[in-house]
This record gives sequence, structure tokens and C-alpha cells, in this order.
Amino acid sequence: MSTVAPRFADTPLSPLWSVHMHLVDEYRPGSSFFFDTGSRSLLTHGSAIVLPGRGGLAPARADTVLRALGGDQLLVGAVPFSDTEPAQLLVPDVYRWGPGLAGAEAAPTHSHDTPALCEPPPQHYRDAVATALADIDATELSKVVLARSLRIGLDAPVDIPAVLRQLRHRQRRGYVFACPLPEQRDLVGGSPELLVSRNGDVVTAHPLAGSRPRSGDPRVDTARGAELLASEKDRREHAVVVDAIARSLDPYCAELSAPSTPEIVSTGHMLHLGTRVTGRLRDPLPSALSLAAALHPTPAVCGTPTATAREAIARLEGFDRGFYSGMVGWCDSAGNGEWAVTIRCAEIGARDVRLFAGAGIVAGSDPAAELAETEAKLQTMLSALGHTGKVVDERAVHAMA
Ligand SMILES: C=C(O[C@H]1C=CC=C(C(=O)O)[C@@H]1O)C(=O)O
Repeated sequence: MSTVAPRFADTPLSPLWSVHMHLVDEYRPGSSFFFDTGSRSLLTHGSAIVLPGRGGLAPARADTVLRALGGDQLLVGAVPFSDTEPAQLLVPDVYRWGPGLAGAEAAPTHSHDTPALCEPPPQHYRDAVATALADIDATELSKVVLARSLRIGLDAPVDIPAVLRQLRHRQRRGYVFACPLPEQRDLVGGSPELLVSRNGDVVTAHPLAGSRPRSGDPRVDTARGAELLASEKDRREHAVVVDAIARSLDPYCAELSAPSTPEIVSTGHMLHLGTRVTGRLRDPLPSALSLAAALHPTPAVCGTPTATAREAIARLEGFDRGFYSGMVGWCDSAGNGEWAVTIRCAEIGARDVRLFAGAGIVAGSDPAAELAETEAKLQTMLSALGHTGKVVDERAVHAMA
């Protein structure tokens, strides 16, 4: 751990680069990390140091190592939803910053026409939402985010740079990322949600909660946005997240503020309620990674109270979330960094892709509407992957076999 390869930052691009080339095209599955904000992107290769530790402890350990290394070191990676599963955090061999993907052309993706299997089936999800509503009625649980998973068997490998370009092509805002995972898989996604960023003593979080699918017609979307802003149920679902974030950041801040009314944040497929929370940190400045660890998991992906919601998720969802609903990002040795909430994402392997999406359940939620919301959220990755196959109930496939 004492020797670290030299790294380079802001290296000028080779003159051989065509105007259409981008850092994203140098992404190598299994060994690179890519993170794009639209205005700049980060690409890393290799892993000089792989930081050990399970979700709950890994960020604190990684922070200590990063500070000890000093200089212009960078730490990148992903932390899973579970606080007992291993995190994937590393100090790369080399890294490079470049322009954002926003202006880059979207290369056509190979289309994948194999079916996407619902694992578990949609009825399982509706039943889980109904049970969660009964729990909310009868216990201290006030919100829980329940998720679903799809699996697509692959007939050809996924071209990850092409998928990343498609994600950015469909949404100008938010974070487009790819991160190597164990067992030769890559975590790929386009998250609209900033968990936290730190730049000097300025801290920012941009929680999202409360959603409607987009329609494709701007007039209909304007009406849906107005209806979402006026929805008492969605405003309640949203306020729980903003309150939790403000409470978690408050001990670190000299100043902290958030507008009292959320705004509409639109992605390629969804409309969300969003609130930008900003603050000025007090000394000693915590790193972006330790702030992210203090916030994770917010009620945008877990619920309130956190421990009760975690227990409900483990009991009701019926699958392992893996890195979905964790956090993904970077932190430098000065403590600056950006961490996105790992949503609108997939774990991509050589033979299959697993996709994930969830929805916040509060009193007043409707199981069929929440299922439809997860279907709309899944479109972010299905369309970026070029998936043209059917989405089918797992039980239907087993019945045919
Ligand atoms: C948990 C997800 O979205 C979160 C972020 C925005 C809106 C959400 C909602 O309205 O439920 C979720 O809290 C997901 O996309 O899987």
C-alpha cells in the first residue's frame, strides 16, 4: 500500500482525437471508472489501491487512507445499499478530467431483443406495496422505498461507452457513470439525483422524491408537473427526504438552507419533485465521502425511520439490491468530491444485465400506480441499452418451460 503509481490530471487530449471522440470511448469494462456531470467528465484506469471494507465502514476507512496519501490522489467507486456488503472503492493508477458528455454524439447501440424477466414478478411488487401500506398504518414506519428488478439474458456483449452516450443523449442533467464491480460486472447508469457534493466549504445535496412518468407531449408534461407539485401525498413523500438530509448535514454546517417549495426536475422519462439543499461547512471540513456516508441511505431510497424501513425492504422486496440505491462518485485528497445516488442503473455482465427501479411508498400510495412508476423509471436503462424485447412475468416463462 506504500507505493502508488504516478497519476495525471487535466492532460491535454492527443491531437489525433477527432472532435467526436470523448473520454467515454476509453472506458474499459472491469478496469475503468467513468463519471460525467454533463459539464465535465472523469475517467480512471486501474487500481493502485483497492480499499477494503463493507458498506457501513468502508467510507470512513477510505477517507483515512486518502488523507494519508495526500497530494493529488483521487478515490473513486461505489458503495452498495447494504451496510454489510463489501464496497467497491479504489485509488486508480491514473485519472483524467475532460469535457462533459453533453455535447458528444450518441453512437447507435446494438439492439437487444431477448425478453426482460421481472424477478420477482409484478404481482409480488403490488403485494409488497399493499403490505407496506398496512405496516405504515399500524407501525412507526412512515415511508419505505420498494424496488423491483429485471434480468435480460444477452445475445451479444453490451457496448458500455455507447450506453453511456445514450444515457447522456436522453438527459442533459444528472450523472452518467460506469464502475467496475466484482465478478466481471460493471455498474452503469444515469442518475438524476445528487447525494452530496463538496467544493471547498460549500456543500450541496439535491434530493428527489415524488414522481410522474413523462408522456412525450410537452403540454401533457406541463400539466403533470403542475399536478405533481399540487399533490399532497407527493409533497409529503418529498418533505421526508429533505428533512432527513437537512438533519444529517446540520451538525457539519455553519449555514444551511433549502427553499420551502420543491421544483420540477425532468429527466428523459420522468418528472420529479426536487429541492436543492446548500450549506457552508464548519471546520474541520468533512470530506465529500464522509458526508455521503453520513447521508446514506436517505429516505429517497430507503425510508423513515431508516432501520424500520431497511427491515421492511429486506422482508418485502424478495431480491438483493446489490449496488442499486447505494452511492457512486469520487473524492480527492483535499476532501472535495461528488456522490450520486445509484438509481436508474444496471449491473452489466457478459451474459446478462440486471436493472433496478423503486418507488417511495407513503400513506395514500396505490400499488398499481407505484408499479407503473417503476416501469417508467426502468425505461431510462431499457432505452439506453437499446432493449427491444418484451418485459415478461417470470412466472409466465416458467409456465412455458
Ligand atoms: C428509488 C428511485 O427513485 C427515487 C428518486 C426519485 C424519485 C423517487 C420516487 O418518487 O419514489 C425515488 O425516491 C429509483 O429510481 O429507483
